[in-house]
Amino acid sequence: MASFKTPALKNPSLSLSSKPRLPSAFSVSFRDNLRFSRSSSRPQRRFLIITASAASISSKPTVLVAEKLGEAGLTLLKEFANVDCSYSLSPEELCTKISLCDALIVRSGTKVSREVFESAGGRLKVVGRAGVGIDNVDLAAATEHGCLVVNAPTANTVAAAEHGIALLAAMARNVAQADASMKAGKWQRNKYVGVSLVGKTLAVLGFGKVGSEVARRAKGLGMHVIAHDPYASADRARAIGVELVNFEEAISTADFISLHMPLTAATNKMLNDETFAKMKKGVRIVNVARGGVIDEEALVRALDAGIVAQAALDVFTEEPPKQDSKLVQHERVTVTPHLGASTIEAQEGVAIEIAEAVVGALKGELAATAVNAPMVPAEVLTELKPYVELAEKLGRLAVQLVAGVSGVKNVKVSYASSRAPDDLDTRLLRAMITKGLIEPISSVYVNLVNADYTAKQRGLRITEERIVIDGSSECPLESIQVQIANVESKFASAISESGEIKVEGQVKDGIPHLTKVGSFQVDVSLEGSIILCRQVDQPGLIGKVGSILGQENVNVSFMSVGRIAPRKQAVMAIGVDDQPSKGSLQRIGEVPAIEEFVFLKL
Ligand SMILES: NC(=O)c1ccc[n+]([C@@H]2O[C@H](COP(=O)([O-])OP(=O)(O)OC[C@H]3O[C@@H](n4cnc5c(N)ncnc54)[C@H](O)[C@@H]3O)[C@@H](O)[C@H]2O)c1
Ligand SMILES: O=C(O)[C@H](O)COP(=O)(O)O
Repeated sequence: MASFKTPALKNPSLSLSSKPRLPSAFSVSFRDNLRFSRSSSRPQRRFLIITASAASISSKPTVLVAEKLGEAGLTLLKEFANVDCSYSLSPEELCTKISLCDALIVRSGTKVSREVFESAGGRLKVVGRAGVGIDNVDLAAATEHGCLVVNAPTANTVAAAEHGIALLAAMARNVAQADASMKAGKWQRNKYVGVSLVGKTLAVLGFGKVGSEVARRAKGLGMHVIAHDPYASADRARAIGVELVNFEEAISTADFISLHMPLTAATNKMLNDETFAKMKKGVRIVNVARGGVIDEEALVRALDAGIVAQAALDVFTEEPPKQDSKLVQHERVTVTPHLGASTIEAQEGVAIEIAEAVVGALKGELAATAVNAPMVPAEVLTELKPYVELAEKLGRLAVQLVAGVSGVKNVKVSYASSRAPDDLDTRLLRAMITKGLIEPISSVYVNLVNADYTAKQRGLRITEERIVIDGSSECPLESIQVQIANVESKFASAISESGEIKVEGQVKDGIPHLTKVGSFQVDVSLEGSIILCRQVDQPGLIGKVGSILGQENVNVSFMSVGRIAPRKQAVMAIGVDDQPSKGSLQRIGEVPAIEEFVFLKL
């Protein structure tokens, strides 16, 4: 294989979600000058031109901040985007505004419903939840619309835990009730005798970030702490002196129960008539998680029946709850208006955390706090970055080689790596191959978020194979190969011996390279665009093609020839920085030794 390289090119930046959604990102036109038949021994000439439509990219994205956000976060956002702070929008007003926004930031008070995504007309790229709970965002609708949802999972943990402890102590000592009584002019020392915390059993349900911080603090108050969490590690619990128990044991032995799980279909109304009946008589309940995890009517019944002695609630099924809510008005219930995350420190932290995540996502960076896209640790992301780019470009190339692209149904991806099969997370790579495969042939905007969903919708089946090779496991991958089965090709030489379109690539010095087309080895960096020619290997051909491109001032970045044997069939891969005119491509096609060629836009 002969190859030579022209001066260095810049490495195109990784862009997963920053590409503005255009009505049609690519217009694809196929031009045949002669028909190609796979059964014929000598493929006839044919070429393909793919042109990019002009992208109207507005200079600054618009971020709609729909609920109060800390100043530090707003400052960060304003450095990058036009920021529209419109609080207390009605659902209709939100739907009207959203089509003008690239990002939306909310707290728990805004429902980001399916209608919001549908009203966005494809412009909304990211929803930032300035906090933890994402139960107010329709994640399925976000995913279907290719909209990334990010949250701020860590900055309010301590605030929520402190509020949980504040409610626990206030409830046990009737602080709120006694305060109200004094303000009403009374002095009722006997009425407000409380209970002690020390030595009592606290069951923490949901031993995640907030739950474990509550547990740690409760231990400091001298409580015996048990926890139930089907997904928590016993070692982590043991490290802070907490015993993990099953749900039944937790609720039946606790003097106090503190709730810290997310609201999901499985946790909805987890505390109900049946579970209250299993609790110790006189149990006290704290909820700073989500109102929906308690059946509120059942709680009123349990309070009235004396099963639950007291409750302290920061969150409610409906927020704000109705003014005449029996629960809120109950004498033995202490309430706060969803204040768990509301400290000055937490709100500044959350604002910064979410602003950074939203700006990063708008720039097309991979989001570490994405909740509807593959979560890949930051160090893995850094390592995979050039392979992510390679994956997308191989997908893009492979699909452009297909004749009659609607027939693409079965794609096989092979990853050759010296690492153990479970030591390589390929979800990100698969998503990017899907993006590469789908975007050039449809108006659908594909990103990491909706790649799997979109592939499924289109009936595209992507199977993955790991090939373990010998060698150093320092680099995660040796090569990626994309094969499309049961299709014909615009470029016959791209069909492998086994009958699939096959392209293979590697990362060299951090830059993705195309290294194989069909059965031919090539070596061309995947930058700019590529012309693939099949010819009979002979002297002077490179010069002829180079001079046609040169006459039009098209810069050749890379050229390589892979051949079966000297002066036999060869495939020449030419990397070009600029798009040659149709006339130049036609002249290349007319060079007598060239049997077929294709122009591929990356
Ligand atoms: N009141 C507030 O202002 C406030 C502030 C922060 C967080 N929150 C809420 O607190 C909750 C916890 O937040 P976090 O940051 O600790 O989240 P987290 O994801 O770190 O922890 C949640 C834990 O719940 C566990 N869990 C899931 N299903 C469970 C089940 N059926 N039974 C028991 N445990 C289960 C998970 O395994 C996880 O460990 C969330 O609902 C969040 O929205 C409220
Ligand atoms: O899930 C959360 O982060 C808390 O419930 C805080 O919600 P908020 O941002 O509406 O205060």
